[in-house]
Amino acid sequence: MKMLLNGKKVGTEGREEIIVINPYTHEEIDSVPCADLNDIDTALECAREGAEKWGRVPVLERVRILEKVSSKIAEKKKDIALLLSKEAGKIYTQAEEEVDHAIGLFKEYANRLRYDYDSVLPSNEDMILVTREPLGVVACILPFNFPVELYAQKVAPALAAGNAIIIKPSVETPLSSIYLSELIIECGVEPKALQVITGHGSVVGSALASSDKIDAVSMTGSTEAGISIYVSAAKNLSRCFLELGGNDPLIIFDDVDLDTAVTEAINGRIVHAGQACCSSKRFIVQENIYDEFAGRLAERLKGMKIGDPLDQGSRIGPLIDERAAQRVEEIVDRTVKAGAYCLCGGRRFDGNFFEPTVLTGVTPAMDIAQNLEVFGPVFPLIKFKTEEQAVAIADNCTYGLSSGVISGEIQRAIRVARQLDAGNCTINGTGLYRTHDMPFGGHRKSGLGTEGLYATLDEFTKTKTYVWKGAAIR
Ligand SMILES: NC(=O)c1ccc[n+]([C@@H]2O[C@H](COP(=O)([O-])OP(=O)(O)OC[C@H]3O[C@@H](n4cnc5c(N)ncnc54)[C@H](O)[C@@H]3O)[C@@H](O)[C@H]2O)c1
Ligand SMILES: O=C[C@H](O)CS(=O)(=O)O
Repeated sequence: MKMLLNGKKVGTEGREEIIVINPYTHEEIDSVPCADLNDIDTALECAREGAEKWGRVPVLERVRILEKVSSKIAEKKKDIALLLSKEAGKIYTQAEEEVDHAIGLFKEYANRLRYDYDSVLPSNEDMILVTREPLGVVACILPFNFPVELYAQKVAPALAAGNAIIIKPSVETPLSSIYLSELIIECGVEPKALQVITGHGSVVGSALASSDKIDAVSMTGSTEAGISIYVSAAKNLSRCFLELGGNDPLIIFDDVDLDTAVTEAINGRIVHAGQACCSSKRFIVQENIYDEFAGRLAERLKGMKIGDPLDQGSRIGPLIDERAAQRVEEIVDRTVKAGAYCLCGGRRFDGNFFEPTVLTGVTPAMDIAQNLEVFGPVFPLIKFKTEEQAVAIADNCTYGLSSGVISGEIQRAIRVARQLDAGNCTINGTGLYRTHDMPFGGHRKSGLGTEGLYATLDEFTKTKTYVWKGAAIR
């Protein structure tokens, strides 16, 4: 596919080519060009023009176009889900759910915009009117794992707010971003206000983040890349919204229904083969049920079908590439060498598949129990005795994305939830829980700012206050 630059489709023509591989079949499905610095300059120049044009489109016309986008995505749902499943190796039903999020988000931001009123402040003499204006140009930098939903989480509010956007998808999953952007332009968005620039983060992402022609960067990805972006953006005081990594705890007390707890743990961990930001990644289990919980969890995981993402029976697909699976393998091996026991799984196969793995005997001192995010279907089980210990283990982490507490005693669950330093806490369930309107965003090194209907439209606009002297309506 070609990138979308300056209202045109631009192919490789002399540029380096990035091959997009289907993680399941290992076949080449397409390629995209690797943008060079001239391309980035062009994109930035015409984004300013795009911002002028799109920012002047009346609000109700933007609402109409966003509604049309939602319907168009719904019409193409199966095509988008198939493309996503192929480029990300994502289980097809999960890919469809992701497209549903995009359909919902465009519609809901259209609605939100329609009813997002300016305000008049109380004054005895004057009229003081507070309005919201677009920021200008927003760079949206996307990760590989949820490229459709996270595209919509950024692009829908950025367009609703009247901004021009430059999208930088990940090198692994750029196709769905291009496909969606073509659809959106067909629906009437000014082409210079919606460009997709493909290429590596270290070149394209970093050039966008450090440009003084950008007004804001909204990035989802690893904490390491997020910090680098934040440093670059700070030089121009560009706004920065960062949705970053996590090592989310799920605390399970001994007074729970074990089967329910096992189901929550599985559902919270294996989505997209364990490659979800807010999936539970540390399972902190009370000592009385520890062995029984581990045994039942391992039994359930052993029966799970791993394989073709397009096969209806598959629950777990491949990891994004071999390097990602090797990294999971190295971490599991290292944790076992450090004293943990591999109760099930532990094996990489066919290059980039990894078996669902339960590690028992994981101690709070191990890096997997603290700041090491594992992006794969791995369940490290850490034992605790008292409520205080559980909280201390959970909070001994530099991340703070999401969290979960499962307990039969609701007051205890609430008490624990209040102490966990994380952007979200699910009581009686896994932290992998996100609705469109809840503010989603991490504490500490898991990010800056919050995403969702509740917050993003405000984040992607700036206030302007008009004072009309002597015009108070009495
Ligand atoms: N908090 C959230 O909502 C959320 C959601 C999804 C993924 N994530 C996190 O993302 C990570 C996995 O995704 P990934 O491997 O694609 O992340 P990544 O950080 O490698 O890449 C994310 C994006 O940033 C770009 N990038 C990388 N280095 C950059 C730099 N120096 N300057 C500018 N851009 C740069 C990449 O090209 C890519 O487009 C995990 O840590 C996961 O937890 C967080
Ligand atoms: O990867 C992180 C998130 O779990 C994906 S999403 O924000 O829920 O789509």
